[in-house]
Amino acid sequence: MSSLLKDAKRIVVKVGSALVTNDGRGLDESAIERWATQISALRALGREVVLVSSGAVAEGVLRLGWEKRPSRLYEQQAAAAVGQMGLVQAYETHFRSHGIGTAQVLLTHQNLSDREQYLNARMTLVELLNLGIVPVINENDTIATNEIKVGDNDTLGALVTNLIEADCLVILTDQRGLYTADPRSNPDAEFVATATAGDPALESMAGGAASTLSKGGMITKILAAKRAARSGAGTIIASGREENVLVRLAEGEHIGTHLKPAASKLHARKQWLADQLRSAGRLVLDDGAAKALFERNTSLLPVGVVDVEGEFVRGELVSCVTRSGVEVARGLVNYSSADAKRICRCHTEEIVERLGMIDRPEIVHRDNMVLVDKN
Ligand SMILES: Nc1ncnc2c1ncn2[C@@H]1O[C@H](COP(=O)(O)OP(=O)(O)O)[C@@H](O)[C@H]1O
Ligand SMILES: N[C@@H](CCC(=O)OP(=O)(O)O)C(=O)O
Repeated sequence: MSSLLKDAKRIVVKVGSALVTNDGRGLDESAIERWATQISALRALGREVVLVSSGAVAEGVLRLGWEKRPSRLYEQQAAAAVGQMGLVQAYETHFRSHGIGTAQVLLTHQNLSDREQYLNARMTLVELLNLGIVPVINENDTIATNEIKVGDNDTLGALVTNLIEADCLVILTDQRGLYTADPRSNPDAEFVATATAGDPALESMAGGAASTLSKGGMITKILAAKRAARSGAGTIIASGREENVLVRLAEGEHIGTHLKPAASKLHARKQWLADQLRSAGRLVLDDGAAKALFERNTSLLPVGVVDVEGEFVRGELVSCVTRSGVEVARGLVNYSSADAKRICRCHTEEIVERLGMIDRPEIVHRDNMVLVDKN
């Protein structure tokens, strides 16, 4: 099988603490320089890349002159705050030498579970990618108490993959990939080159973290692949010590463990939509629009919408109903309720007149819509 990265346009790359630090003793500048060079090469190939990088605590521990990673949460948080400065400074410097700007994005679990913050984070990240910037993401360790923590950057990488609907998550670590058992304690363990993300057999192969520096181990990588597959993304777990690994993967070489999603991106998105119980508002359709959705599987245009109910922001889930209130479809809306109200019954060319701009001609795109079963 050729690499899952070969045709991936939008990519999330996660590098673990071991790969950006000198065995946990501060940042490895030359390693960061190599990541910046490889990711710049991916950008030159037309790929969009979001980087999830660990290393803040390790760098903070060094800068504070401490012997080892502290056990108290507030000390770890202080170390993360100090170390994050060095981490983003190093990325900014090395990407800048390739003419690429970076942006720091610090997230917590809470940001991603709150609908409005989730949508804002998504729009900001997509905008940064449009601007040619490489977002450098880490957990906001300084404010993340146990209750609101993602906890490890493998999971954070998967959440970001879902958030921006990336095509592929690449988790780079200190092992070649997944083995049938932890290779550090089982010399007979066999390498797994390809598998399906979410296969329960993988979970029993994977163990925890090897060092005090890292958080997750292999199990969080396997669970991250399962989560990434929910939005149709494949996951590659590979060694970050492999020469030019990202570029070779993008060129189609099969390096590391490739975990394929069971469903395509479009199918996964439609399944996710179908599973959502709560919609933020309703678009009332005329008969022609309702018929077009069902018979021709078209997108919904503003001209077919006669009324807008409820308050919603762009990107939220709305219900599409007939005049008599029967739900025919649900989908992610391209306009806020305020704008939707102003453009209902409008032909495409009138949208600019009403709003001063046109974002998308359709109010709900067919790829972001599921029809509700007529029975
Ligand atoms: N089945 C397995 N296959 C490969 N590595 C495993 C497995 N089970 C546990 N591990 C351990 O997971 C470690 C990688 O995870 P971790 O130390 O958290 O790295 P990172 O900092 O890159 O996230 C490996 O060094 C290895 O010892
Ligand atoms: N947010 C922490 C990283 C936590 C983490 O998941 O580490 P790792 O298992 O090495 O990816 C830091 O920057 O130190």
